[in-house]
Amino acid sequence: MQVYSIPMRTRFRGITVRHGVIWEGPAGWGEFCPFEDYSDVESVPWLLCALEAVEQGWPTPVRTSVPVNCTVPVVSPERAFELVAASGCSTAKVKVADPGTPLSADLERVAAVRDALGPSGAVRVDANTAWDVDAAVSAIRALDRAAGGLEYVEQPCRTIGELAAVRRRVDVRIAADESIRHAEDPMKVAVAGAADVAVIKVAPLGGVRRALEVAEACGLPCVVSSALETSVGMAAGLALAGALPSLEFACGLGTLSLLDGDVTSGSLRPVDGRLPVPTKAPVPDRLAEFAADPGAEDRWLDRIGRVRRLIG
Ligand SMILES: O=C(O)CCC(=O)c1ccccc1C(=O)O
Ligand SMILES: [Mg+2]
Repeated sequence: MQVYSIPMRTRFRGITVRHGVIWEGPAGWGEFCPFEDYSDVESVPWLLCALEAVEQGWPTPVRTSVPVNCTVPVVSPERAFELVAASGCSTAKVKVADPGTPLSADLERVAAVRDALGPSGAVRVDANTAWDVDAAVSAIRALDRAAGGLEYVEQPCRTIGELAAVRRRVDVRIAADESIRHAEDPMKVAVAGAADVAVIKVAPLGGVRRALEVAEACGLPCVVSSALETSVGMAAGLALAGALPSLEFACGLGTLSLLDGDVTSGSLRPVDGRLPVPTKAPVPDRLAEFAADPGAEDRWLDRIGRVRRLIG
C-alpha cells in the first residue's frame, strides 16, 4: 500500500493537493481517495470501490472508448479558452458560482469556452449547490445566453425540491450530482421529476456494480464523472462508463489534466476527446515520485481500518 500526494495545477473545489492510497490485490490495482473532510461513514462507498477493483475486477464493458468533457475550473476567460482549445474535447464543463466569483466573471468564462468550442460544441456548467431558486433561474438564463446555449446545468441548488422548482422555470436541462452522491440511500433518491440527467461517480457510489444499479434505479440518462482520482481510480470510472447500457453524454472523466502529475506513465488523458475503456487499472509505475510524507501512511492505515470496520 502506498500513499500519494499530487499538487493540483489549479485550485479546484478548494483543493490544492490531492491525497490518496493505492494498493494491489488479486484483480489489480485500486485507489482509495475520499476527500480529507469526509467522515468515515461517507468514505465507506469509496473503500468498497477500491476493494472491488483489487479483489473482484469489473463487469465486461459494452464499448471500447468513451467521449469526455474538458473541465474548466475558475480561471480567466483567456485561460479557459486555452484549456478548451488544447483539450481536443467538443464538450466542456465550466465551474460557476464559486464563492467570491461574480456572475459577470462566469458569463465571460462561458462565452470564452463557446468561442473555443465553436457552434457545434456543448457547454455544460456546474454550480455545486450554490444558488437558491430565484438566483438559479436568473443565473441560468444569463449563462445560457452567454454560452450560446447550455447542454445542462449541474446541481444549481442544494435540495431535490429546489432542483424541481428551477427545472419548471428554465428551458435548460438540470443534472443532479450532490443530490445523488450525498444521498443517504442513492438507490432511493427520487431525482426523476427534479432532473433530466444523473451524474454518477464510481467512488461515492461504492464501485462499478453499485453505480450501475443506481443508474438503473434513477431512470435518467447518466453522465459518468470523476472525483479527481489518479489514473488508477479513473480506470474504475471508465469501467463504469464502458458498462452502462446507454451513454448519451460525454463523461466528466477528463480531470487528469487538473493534477500536476500522475502515478502511472500511461496516464489516462483524453486523445481527440476520448478515453479508452480499460479492463483493469494501469500499473502505477511512478508512485515513488509522488510518495507522501512518512507520517501519512499511519494516518491512512488508521482511516482505512476505521472505514473497514463500518463495512463489517
Ligand atoms: O465532471 C467533471 O468534469 C469533473 C469532475 C468534477 O467536477 C468534480 C470532481 C471532484 C469533486 C466534485 C466534482 C463535481 O462534479 O462537482
Ligand atoms: Mg458536480
